[in-house]
Amino acid sequence: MRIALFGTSADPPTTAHGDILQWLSDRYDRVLVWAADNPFKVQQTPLPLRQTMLGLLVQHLNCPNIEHRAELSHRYTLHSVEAARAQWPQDSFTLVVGSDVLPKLRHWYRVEDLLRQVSLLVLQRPGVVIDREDWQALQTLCHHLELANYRGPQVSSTTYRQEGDPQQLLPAIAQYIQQQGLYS
Ligand SMILES: Nc1ncnc2c1ncn2[C@@H]1O[C@H](COP(=O)(O)OP(=O)(O)OP(=O)(O)O)[C@@H](O)[C@H]1O
Ligand SMILES: O=C(O)c1ccc[n+]([C@@H]2O[C@H](COP(=O)([O-])O)[C@@H](O)[C@H]2O)c1
Repeated sequence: MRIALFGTSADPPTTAHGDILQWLSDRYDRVLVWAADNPFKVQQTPLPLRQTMLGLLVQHLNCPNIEHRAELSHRYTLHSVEAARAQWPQDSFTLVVGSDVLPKLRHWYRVEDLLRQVSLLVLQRPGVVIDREDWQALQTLCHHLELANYRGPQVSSTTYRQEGDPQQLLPAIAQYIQQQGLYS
């Protein structure tokens, strides 16, 4: 079984996260998604609220092979991957990241150990040019590295936090944000 792993800050989850999950669900047997703290980011919304929002997104997508797996949440992706491998030891795993993550990826916790255990799939992000040196450095670390034939929409959690455009979110998530008084 081919399993895609997608960790996100989900602060908040946007229509881009939904688009990515749907795209992955057409190409992998299972797509496991979780919300986690990002050790490079400060002042994130409390994790339980982000997990609730991600749950709303996954529920809305209603795809049997997209699973919200909160038990995989960890600030270090190595631990998320090891937890997934322990649960499904027979399966092969692809870690999915957007191209904006590449400059920092080689500074992730025990990145060599991480990239030994997964294939890495990179999604192109509008406005992000992949640096040749970042790519070459990753090639030496990854046993399988692939640039996806996919370009995400021009949507980001940061833009939502700064501009508050509800069009970038699922209505149920916009409503939850309003109820909880988040990002105001
Ligand atoms: N529009 C997009 N296109 C391609 N990849 C994306 C897009 N949005 C998010 N991703 C990728 O999905 C993963 C989770 O993204 P994340 O939750 O940080 O969203 P974000 O919009 O980048 O948030 P922020 O703006 O707060 O950094 C990351 O690997 C990121 O690169
Ligand atoms: O393992 C690390 O060192 C590491 C460093 C930065 C980010 N991550 C993870 O990467 C995922 C995506 O983070 P983000 O903020 O880009 O959505 C999320 O699961 C984070 O926990 C993990």
